Amino acid sequence: MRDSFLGKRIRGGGYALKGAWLLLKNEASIQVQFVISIIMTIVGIYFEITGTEWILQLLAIGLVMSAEGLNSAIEAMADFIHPDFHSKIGHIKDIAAGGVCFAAIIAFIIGCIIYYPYIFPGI
Ligand SMILES: Nc1ncnc2c1ncn2[C@@H]1O[C@H](COP(=O)(O)OP(=O)(O)OP(=O)(O)O)[C@@H](O)[C@H]1O
Repeated sequence: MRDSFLGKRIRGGGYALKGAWLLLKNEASIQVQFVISIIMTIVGIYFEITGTEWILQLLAIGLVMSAEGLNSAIEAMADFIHPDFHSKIGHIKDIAAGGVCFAAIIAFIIGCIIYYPYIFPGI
């Protein structure tokens, strides 16, 4: 069972859950995004947003959390491979952070589209 296809997939899922827990426990950027996600969930419950809006909000949260997680992994790998200051490492970290920036801008726009009619009804 341990080395079977299913056993390997289950073990892989376990490593992934461990990674998600490590991100939440150790990475400040993920902790900030997690708190924002909880706040936005409370705001969604407060305004009783629709099912479609929940789906869009959850996708936006997932997009940003995933991008932040991958960015943290790239940062950790860059620091491991080359702990000293190097312009290439700086470039790699900058473009990884740029990926998060795209996700965050899109999530912000989705949030504005969802909540504008609730906050400013009739405008
Ligand atoms: N080893 C390095 N060589 C060159 N530039 C670096 C290096 N480490 C970081 N930088 C520059 O500093 C920026 C921020 O780096 P990094 O995200 O690792 O630090 P941080 O903001 O303190 O993040 P964290 O708190 O998550 O560790 C990078 O985008 C890059 O421009």
